[in-house]
Amino acid sequence: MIELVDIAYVRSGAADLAGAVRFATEVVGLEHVDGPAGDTEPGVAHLRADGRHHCLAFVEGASGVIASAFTVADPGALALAETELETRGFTVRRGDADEARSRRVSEFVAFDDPFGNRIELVVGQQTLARPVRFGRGSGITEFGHLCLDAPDVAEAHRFWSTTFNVRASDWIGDAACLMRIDEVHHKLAVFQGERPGLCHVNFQVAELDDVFRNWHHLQEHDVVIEMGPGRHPQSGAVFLYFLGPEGLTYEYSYGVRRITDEAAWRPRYFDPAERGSIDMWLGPTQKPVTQPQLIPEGIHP
Ligand SMILES: O=C/C=C/C(C(=O)O)=C(/O)C(=O)O
Ligand SMILES: [Fe+2]
Repeated sequence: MIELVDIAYVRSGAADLAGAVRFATEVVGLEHVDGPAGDTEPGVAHLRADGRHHCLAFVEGASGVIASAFTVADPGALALAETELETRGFTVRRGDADEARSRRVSEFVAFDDPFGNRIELVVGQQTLARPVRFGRGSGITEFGHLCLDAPDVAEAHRFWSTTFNVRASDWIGDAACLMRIDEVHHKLAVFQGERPGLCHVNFQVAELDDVFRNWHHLQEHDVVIEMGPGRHPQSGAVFLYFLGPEGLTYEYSYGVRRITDEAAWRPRYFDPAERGSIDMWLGPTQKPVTQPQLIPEGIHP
């Protein structure tokens, strides 16, 4: 069993790097770490939401998710994870020094999950001591979760829960499984989708008011609101999904549940056909929850 400590980052291709960065900073509110004074790396932009050096990296090239990353405790744990994955039949690749530098980690390994989602396990993710210089006052407090797509959610849960210390917190029929690696209700979710891909990235905000202020801000800037504001019955969080450039869906949310009594929690099963199973406020949910940012053909060697 491989112990994940936290989510680390999402790395994504951007055909229009400057446009993706502009949206992430001016609309979403993230910090562009490699500003004029930063140690810039041509063709790569790092976006920050919390203590992590970055939680989103855009790499100039074809649009679409490149990898989703999780931290493990230390180099020993990474070596064990590498062996464990190989024993289970996965092809695991060690990142080289330049790749690790670009990710601001000391070491990492990469493999594809059974559906083709590229996953990276990292150690030594760089922390920045200085406060985040948010691009806008959107109230972001942290990178909250990442959500993948897979054609078979039950099978995806089986993979994640038997390979890693990942537990199901709640199910939405066979449409989604929300999973935790610590007290937070979910830091990883898998939604049913025809192809592997990234469903969305989530940023927690400090106050309920931030969700609504951001909603107005997004509307004023003609951003496509995919769903919300609404309230998920699973985590109890008030949410707002919106579409950024390069097909990347972002989510702001406030008030995610923490599961503090691990032994007492039993996953619940919601029926996706029940009105209110996605949004307790019964807002329109015609827009599919999943508009995955697909993995471009041939991106993985
Ligand atoms: O469709 C249900 C989504 C649930 C949640 C939640 O309970 O917070 C999400 O964040 C999500 O996966 O988007
Ligand atoms: Fe979410």
